[in-house]
Amino acid sequence: MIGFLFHGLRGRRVLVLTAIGLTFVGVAGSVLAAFPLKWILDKIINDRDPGLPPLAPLLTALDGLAPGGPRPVSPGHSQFAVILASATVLLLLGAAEALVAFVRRSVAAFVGQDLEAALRTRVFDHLVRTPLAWHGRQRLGEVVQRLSGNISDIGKLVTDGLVDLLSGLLTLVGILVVMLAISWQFTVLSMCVVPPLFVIVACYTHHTKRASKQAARAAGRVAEVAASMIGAIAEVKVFTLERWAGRVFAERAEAQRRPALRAGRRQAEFSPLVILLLTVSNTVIVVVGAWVAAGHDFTLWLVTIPAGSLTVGTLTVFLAYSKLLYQPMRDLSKLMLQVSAAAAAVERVQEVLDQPREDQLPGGPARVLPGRARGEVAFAGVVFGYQPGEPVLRGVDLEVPVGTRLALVGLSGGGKSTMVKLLARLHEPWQGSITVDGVDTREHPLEFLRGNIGMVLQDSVLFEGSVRENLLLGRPGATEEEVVAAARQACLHDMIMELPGGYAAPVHEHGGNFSCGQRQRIAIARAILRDAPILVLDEPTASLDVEAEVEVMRAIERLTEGRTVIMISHRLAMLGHVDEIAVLDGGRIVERGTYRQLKARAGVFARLLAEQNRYATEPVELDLGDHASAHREGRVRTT
Ligand SMILES: Nc1ncnc2c1ncn2[C@@H]1O[C@H](COP(=O)(O)OP(=O)(O)OP(=O)(O)O)[C@@H](O)[C@H]1O
Repeated sequence: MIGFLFHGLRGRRVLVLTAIGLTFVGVAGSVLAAFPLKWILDKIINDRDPGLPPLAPLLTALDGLAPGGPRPVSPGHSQFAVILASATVLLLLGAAEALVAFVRRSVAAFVGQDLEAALRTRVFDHLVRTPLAWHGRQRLGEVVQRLSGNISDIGKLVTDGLVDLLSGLLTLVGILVVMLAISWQFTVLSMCVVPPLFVIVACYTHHTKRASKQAARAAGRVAEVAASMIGAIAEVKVFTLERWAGRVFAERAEAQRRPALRAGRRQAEFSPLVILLLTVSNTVIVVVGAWVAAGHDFTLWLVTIPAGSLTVGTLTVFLAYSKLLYQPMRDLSKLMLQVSAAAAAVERVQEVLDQPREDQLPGGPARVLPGRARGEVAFAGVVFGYQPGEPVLRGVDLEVPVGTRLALVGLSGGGKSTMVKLLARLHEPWQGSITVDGVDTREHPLEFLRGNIGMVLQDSVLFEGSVRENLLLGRPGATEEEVVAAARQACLHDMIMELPGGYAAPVHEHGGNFSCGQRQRIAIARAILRDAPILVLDEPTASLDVEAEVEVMRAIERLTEGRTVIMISHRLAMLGHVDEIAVLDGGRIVERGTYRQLKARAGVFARLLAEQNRYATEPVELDLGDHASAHREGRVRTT
C-alpha cells in the first residue's frame, strides 16, 4: 500500500512534506501548551521563576508594568510579570497551533481530494479500455464500488492520515519526552496505563472493524435491492409487487441493522472504558503527586520518589499530559480502521489496474491504414466460445464483399451476435481469422477498426445529456447542418422539433423519456453521422411495433445505401431486400443464397421460415420490391 500511495502522490510530494513539517510545528505547540500553567502555579506557590533565558527580557519589561513598580530584589520577577508572560506564551502557542492546524488540514484535504480525483479518472479510463471478457465476469455493483467507495477510502486515509496518524504519533512521543525530562519516576507511574489501554484499543479495533465490514457489505446489498426495485418500478406496479418488494427490502434492511448495531455498541463501550482507565491513572497521579509535593517520600517496589521532587506546577503538567494522551490514542485507533479499509481498497483498485488494456493485448503490429476502410469483411475457420471447451462458433467461413447487404440468420443462441462482436474485436477468436480489407483485425489499430464499423443494436443506449449531444456521439465535431441532415434521413427531425427545446431537449438516464422506436432512430442517425463503410444491424426492429418498425426500416434503408451491411434478423419474411442470406447452424455457415434460392432449396432456411409461418393466421407472402410499402399496406406481418 505504501508503494501504491507513494506512486499515487507523485507531483504532490512537496505538499505532503509541507503538511508533515506543519504537523511537527502543531504538535510542538500542543505539547508545550501545558508549561505556562506550570510557571504560574510554581510562581504563586513556590515563588519560582520560569527559568527560561529567552523569557527574561519579556519578564523584565513586564515587571515595570506591575502594580507597585519593579521589584527591588533581582533576579526574582513579579507574579504579575510571570502571569502575563505565561498568558502571552499560551496565546502565541494557541494561535500558532490554530494557524498550523488550518494550513495543515487544508493541504491534507487538497492532496486527498486531488489524489482521489486523479485516481478515479485513471481507473475509469482503464476500465473502459479493459476487454469485454473481463467485464463479463464482474458484477456491475462491484465495479462501481471499486471506482467510488474504494477510492474514497484511499483518499480519506491520505486526508486524515496525514493529519491524525502523524500528529497522533508525534504527540505521544512529544509528551513522553517532556514527561521524562520533568520526572522519570512520575513518567513510569503515568505510563502504567499504556499497556492496558493498548489492549483495549486493539481488542475494540478488531471487533469494531469486523462488525463495520459486515455492516458495509449489508449496506451494499440494501443499495442493490433498492436500485433494482426502483429501476423496475413500472414492473413492480404492473404486477402489484409493492408488498413483496417492501418485504424483500425490509429483510435486507434488517440484515444491515444487526451488524451496524453491533458496531455502534462496541464503539459505545470503548470510550467509557478508556475514560475509566484514565480516571484511575489520574487519581493515582494526583494522590502520589500531592503526597510528594507535600514533603513525603513515596516508594513503590524499587522506585522511590523523594519528598519535594515534585512541585504543584509539575503535578498539574502531568495531569494535563495524561489527559492529552487520550486523544492521540483515540485518533490512532480510529486510524487503524481507516488503514485496514484503505489497504483492502488499494488491493481492489490495483486488481483493476493490473488488467491488461485492449490496446495492450498481444497481436500483430499495428499497421497504419488509410482513415477509411473499403469495407470487405471475411471470416475464415473462426472458432470461438465463452467457456473453455464449449465452442459457440465451430469453424465459420464467410466473405462479405464491399457494398454487399448480407443477412445473418439462424436459431436463437446460435452465435450470430457473437460473430459481430468478434468482428469488432470485442473478443478474440480461438482459431481462424477475421479480416477487414484483407488484413487481420488483430493487425488493425483498434480505433481504426471500430471507427470503420457502425452498429445499430436491438435496444440502443442513449446517454444522459441533450438529444444533440447523443447524436454527436456518432461523430464528435459534426456541424449543426450535418446533425440535422442525419436526423432528417433517420426520420427523426420532425419528432425532435416537437420536443420542448428541440435538439437541446434533455435525454434522461438510459433514454427513459424516449420510446423504443425513437431510440432506434436516434441510433440510426448516429450511425449516419459516423458514416462507417461497414454496418452491423443486430435486430434493430426486434422490439418495435409495426408502425415504429416501418419508420425505422425506412431510416435503415437510407443508412445501408453504399455500405457493407451485416444484418442479423429473426424476421425471415422481411429479408427479400438483402443481397444475400447466410444461415448459421451448429456453429457453421451451412447455407448461402438469396431469399428465393434458399426458400426453394428446402434446407435449414426453408425449415425456419415454415416454422415462423406456422403461427401466422395466413401465410406471409413477401413483396420482394419495396419493403417499406409492403408494411404500409399491411401485407407484411411480424411473427
Ligand atoms: N458474455 C457471454 N458469456 C457467456 N456466454 C455467452 C455470452 N454471450 C453469449 N453467450 C452464449 O453464447 C451463445 C451464442 O450467443 P449469441 O448471443 O451470439 O447468439 P445469437 O445467435 O445472437 O442469439 P439471439 O438470436 O437469441 O440473439 C449462447 O448460448 C449464449 O448463451
